[in-house]
Amino acid sequence: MSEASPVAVLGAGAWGTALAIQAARAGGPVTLWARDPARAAAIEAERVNERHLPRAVLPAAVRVTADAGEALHGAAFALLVVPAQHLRAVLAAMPPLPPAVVCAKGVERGTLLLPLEVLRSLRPGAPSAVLTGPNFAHEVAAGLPAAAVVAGEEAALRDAVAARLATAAFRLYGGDDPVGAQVGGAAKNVVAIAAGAVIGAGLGENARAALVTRGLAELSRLAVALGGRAETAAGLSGLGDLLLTCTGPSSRNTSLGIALGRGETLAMALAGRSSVTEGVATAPALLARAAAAGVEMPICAAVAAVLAGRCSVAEAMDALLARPRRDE
Ligand SMILES: NC(=O)c1ccc[n+]([C@@H]2O[C@H](COP(=O)([O-])OP(=O)(O)OC[C@H]3O[C@@H](n4cnc5c(N)ncnc54)[C@H](O)[C@@H]3O)[C@@H](O)[C@H]2O)c1
Ligand SMILES: O=P(O)(O)OC[C@H](O)CO
Repeated sequence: MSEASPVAVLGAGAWGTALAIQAARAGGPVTLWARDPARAAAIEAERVNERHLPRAVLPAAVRVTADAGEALHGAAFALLVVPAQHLRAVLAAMPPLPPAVVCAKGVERGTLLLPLEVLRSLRPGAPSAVLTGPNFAHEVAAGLPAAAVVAGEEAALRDAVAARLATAAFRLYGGDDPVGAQVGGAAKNVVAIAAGAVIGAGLGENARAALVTRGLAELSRLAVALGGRAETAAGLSGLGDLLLTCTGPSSRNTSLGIALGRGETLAMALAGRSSVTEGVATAPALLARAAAAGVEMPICAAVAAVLAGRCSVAEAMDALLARPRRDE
């Protein structure tokens, strides 16, 4: 795989569009697959994804298509940038894939699988990796400095992906713990809802710092229970993404939490959103996966309870504070 190899990006949301721009900036042709033919044609003609990433212009090296076969033709690898709850359906309708890199952050409802596990359940034995970390799409698209991790068992694949996508401003680290990296990416979306909720409810920044720190402890425990490593949780995919996602309303998960904290119902908070807020579907799925692994995740449980309308943010916080005292 050379640095100028063609790359296919499947999914033309904000992150898929930003990654297509980044892959073109790094050099070489890119095809961006959008599932809606009309939208694909509009992005291709206007060179802007008005719906999901309105301020970023697509370089000439990016071709947009709704034809998956055309998008994948000759690609050295594919970036799968479809939301976690839609990954299975999109993959099921895809022709054979080249090596694939999953970029979604979540846990699938029902099966309780992480995104790479979904891919492997449909395409057993396919070379695969994950790309994750603290990355807001609009900043990566703008070429602002950022770092992420490409994690997978196959060193050759993760090195090739990192070499093909990296630029001076986009620093890619390799990692051999895709489980730990995915647990971080999925759980940070849930913890971000908690972080936003306490801010929205006026419970203060001390409360947010406590939740984010103890949220890191929760995701670290789950990563280890699922076969990952605790130090992965302290890296870009865990602590790094918590720092980015939990600190302000630029995050969709945090902004949803803020709305819930202000007293909105989930339906009110989601109304009018055209972008995905992964923590909503992931919270109960993550909790069920943790329970099956014998791991307690009280903060994620509190988020799931608030999302389900079983308690208010203040009540959830009171319940967390009333838990038996323990050592850190
Ligand atoms: N936006 C970011 O800054 C960012 C950064 C890193 C990772 N991610 C992750 O990338 C993934 C994609 O998020 P995004 O921000 O690009 O999405 P988005 O909110 O910008 O767009 C929604 C996407 O979902 C797709 N979609 C909606 N309904 C669908 C369906 N029924 N079947 C198939 N696809 C459907 C849309 O086509 C679109 O691509 C998520 O897992 C997210 O957590 C996002
Ligand atoms: O806007 P969010 O909360 O979906 O977060 C986007 C990215 O995952 C941040 O790394």
